Amino acid sequence: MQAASSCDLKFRSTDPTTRTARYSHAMPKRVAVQCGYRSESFSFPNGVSVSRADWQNSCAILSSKVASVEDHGGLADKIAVVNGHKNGSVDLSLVPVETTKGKLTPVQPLTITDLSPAPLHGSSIRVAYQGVPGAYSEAAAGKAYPNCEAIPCDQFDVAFQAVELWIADRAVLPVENSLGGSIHRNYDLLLRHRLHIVGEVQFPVHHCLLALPGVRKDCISRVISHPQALAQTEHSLNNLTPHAAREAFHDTAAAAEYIAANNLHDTAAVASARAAELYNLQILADGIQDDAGNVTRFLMLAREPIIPRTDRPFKTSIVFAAQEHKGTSVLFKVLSAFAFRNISLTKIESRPHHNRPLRVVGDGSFGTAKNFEYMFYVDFEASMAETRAQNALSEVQEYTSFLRVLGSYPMDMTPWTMSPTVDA
Ligand SMILES: O=C(O)C(=O)C[C@]1(C(=O)O)C=C[C@@H](O)C=C1
Repeated sequence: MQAASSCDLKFRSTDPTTRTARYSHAMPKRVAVQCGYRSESFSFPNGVSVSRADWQNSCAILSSKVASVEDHGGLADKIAVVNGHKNGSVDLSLVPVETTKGKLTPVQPLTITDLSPAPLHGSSIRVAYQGVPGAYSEAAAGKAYPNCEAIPCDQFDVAFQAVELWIADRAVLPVENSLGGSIHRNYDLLLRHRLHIVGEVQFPVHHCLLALPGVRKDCISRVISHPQALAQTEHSLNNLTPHAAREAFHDTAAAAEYIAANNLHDTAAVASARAAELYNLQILADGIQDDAGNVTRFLMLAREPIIPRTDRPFKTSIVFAAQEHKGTSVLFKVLSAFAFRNISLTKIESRPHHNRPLRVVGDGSFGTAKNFEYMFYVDFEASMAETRAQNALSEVQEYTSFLRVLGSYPMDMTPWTMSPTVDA
């Protein structure tokens, strides 16, 4: 694995006034303490079932390694070790541990709670997000992991790498918005990287139009923001600033920060009320999202999967490519594998198959037709701990040349809240 010092990640400070590489932590030396519980051993063998034996075995190894932690620091340290931090008081090589009185320390196996993506009260989990402070992604990270240390990253890819390189423990990244649709880049990155989906967060997005103090709406000739935010406020902007040009920016809060940093009197940003506060801008209009139910769905990503359960509603996300010679009905067959088992699909997305973008068809008598090849991403409402989900995936495997379970995770069941709009 690459050391953090040799990578060219660009992290941003949470303090907007000091944009230094505050998050260039040295890579913990003993990444291998991950305990043999490697994602490969826990991913669903032949794509369908969880190897419980492997899991228990791994826990036993890990628990013997963390036994020493119990002596010194308790749960926070234990979790730090699980997360790969080299804690001053912890010597991870002691297996098993002998105390000064010559007695062996009893082994404390990890519990599900220790490994759950839910934050432990008072612990500060490091969560990578794309954007700068004041971005909706930062707020979503806070909703997913209250009290977390949010780590701003300048690109989605950097957030993935931050977790892979142990600079962050989790990443929280947007995948779709109720108005703007899918954030395709993150679908592609899910496939390129090996992180696991361990949860989802649905975040109501409430947009404001921000400008420097004293600037009037009729002075605005340009509105800048994240393309998704511009798409989510299209109609409101037509009314509020009909003649202003719209320009895409990395993220909503960066747009607000840019206006403040450059003292731009002719430019407004679509961003959050928190961004207005952080960058000393005034709110020209509040609640300018075109729909009161404007919600962005974020995925919580981790280096290791969680154990799927059946005691609460779970969702599972998979990605697959159809087998080349299985004919045109593959997608139908795959979808019926779920339908016959009464498993509801919540999302289907297709992306170009980067290794095999085109399939040439026909016998040449009328020329050659070129069909596009796709990777299909499907979310379904079932846990991989359920037999019906395992059977459905066994069947799906028959029609696919590639199948990967991206994660089986608890559904976000928080009560629905509407964001009041300008017209409301
Ligand atoms: O720009 C931000 O504030 C973000 O967090 C990004 C993002 C996105 O990528 O969709 C997140 C939520 C909103 O839908 C608008 C923008």
